[in-house]
Amino acid sequence: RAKWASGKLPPGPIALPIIGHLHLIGPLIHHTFHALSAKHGPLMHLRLGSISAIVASSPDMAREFLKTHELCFSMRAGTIVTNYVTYDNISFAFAPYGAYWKFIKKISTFELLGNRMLAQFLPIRSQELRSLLGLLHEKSRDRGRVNLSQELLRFSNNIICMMMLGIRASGTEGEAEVARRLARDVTQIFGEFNVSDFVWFLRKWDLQGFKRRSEDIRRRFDELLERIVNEREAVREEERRRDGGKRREARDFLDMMLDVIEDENAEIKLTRDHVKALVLDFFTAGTDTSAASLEWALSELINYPKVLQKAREEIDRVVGPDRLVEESDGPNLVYIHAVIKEAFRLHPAIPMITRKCVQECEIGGYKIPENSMLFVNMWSVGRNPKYWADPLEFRPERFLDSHVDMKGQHFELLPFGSGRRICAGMSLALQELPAALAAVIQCFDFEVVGPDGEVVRGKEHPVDMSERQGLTVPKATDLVCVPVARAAKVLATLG
Ligand code: HEM
Repeated sequence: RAKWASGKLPPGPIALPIIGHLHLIGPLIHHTFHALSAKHGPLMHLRLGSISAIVASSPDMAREFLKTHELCFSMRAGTIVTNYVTYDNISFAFAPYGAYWKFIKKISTFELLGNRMLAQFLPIRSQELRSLLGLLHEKSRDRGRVNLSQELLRFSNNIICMMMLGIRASGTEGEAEVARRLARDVTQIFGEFNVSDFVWFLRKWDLQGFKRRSEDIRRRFDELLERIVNEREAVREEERRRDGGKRREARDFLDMMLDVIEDENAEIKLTRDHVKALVLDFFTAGTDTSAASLEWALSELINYPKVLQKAREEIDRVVGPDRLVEESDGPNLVYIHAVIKEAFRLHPAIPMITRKCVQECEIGGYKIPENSMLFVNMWSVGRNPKYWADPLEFRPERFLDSHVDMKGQHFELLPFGSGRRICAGMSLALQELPAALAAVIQCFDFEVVGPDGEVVRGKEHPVDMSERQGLTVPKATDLVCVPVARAAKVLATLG
């Protein structure tokens, strides 16, 4: 429970006895906080049951918490569900800031998600992109419909699955398919509000069924990973026997982690549970976020045909009519990068950066109590007219002459967070997303299919932009379209 600070807490609405402000929390928590901070200011205190919550909703406040007082907020705020699902907080994202987290950060920065591995996995990303475009091409031949939300999820999950475990979705019930469903279940449950986290005397009750759901997720995940790890160990053993005891070169994350488990001199002793927790982390952190970001960016482009046109003109100018856009074109696709930034401004896949205060401090003249939860509401910052002209307009031009990047130093745009706990997959995402978005719009136009199953015509913004709740926030309704092929020569190169 929060230790109440002696000084003045930041302002906030009047609290009710026991529940505090819990009654104000709606399903889309970042919307609730956005509305409340419009009344109470960019630094706000709420009492969620017995827990203190601090909500920061301005670039200045984001800087104060994530940079100036970074070490006080170097931990993530775990919950009953995250503790359980992440094998008692031994995943990367939920591990306390300390020796274990630093060890994993080092491996992931320099090995798993480092430049060498990203280059090594480039053929996989290209292959997955081509396979997505191939499917859209196939459908376009007889005006078939495609659930783009599902296909983008499959695309990003296949990339992560190949990088982590060397598997990809082949059939409907394949292991990667099971992993994909699990990834979404995890990000959804991690972002839901469990009253038992906040009202201490409800801790032992499972009023909303969170315990049951998290047990089900952990069991399904554990079964899947046990199977995969056992198979891999058998293959490694077999290869070692064949090669006279020589260790095979690591081909993916799982190989690297199994090497660390076997290494007697490793800095940190890892167990199988560590490996499972880390795989879970990368699955969940890397699948939904990338897919949702592509889904939002594409939806905005469909809703803003002039922007789409301009993006295509750039692709046609830079890449020409004969070949598919590639990741190496990235630096020359300035407008596409502005489109990605604009999409992140309005739709940060993780709308709030959540941390926990590990040491009481003073910010903006107010006491921030130890153990309070911190929510930096980047969704709110992105829609605030104080920082952005006409914030609800999708206008990538605003980034063309701007120095703002997404790497955690410009506090008005933090889609990947900031500081030591910044997203571990940022480089991967920044390489993969612009190329994938550009390739999809280079090759296809899209006719939107509405909820009633009819092609939507004559509507100014045909794609519904409402959000689904969760730690990552995808569209509430899937983006379903009829793809219409446009770059015949490029499509012919796909085979
Ligand atoms: C568009 C794609 C992505 C977005 C928008 C995104 C966003 C974020 C954000 C906002 C955070 C929290 C940062 C903070 O607290 O300051 C985070 C953390 C993290 N992300 Fe990503 N992410 C993306 C893709 C990925 C990918 C592809 C991976 C891995 C393959 C990944 C792995 C992680 C991990 C492990 C953490 C936790 C880091 C830590 O606690 O130290 N993310 N991400």
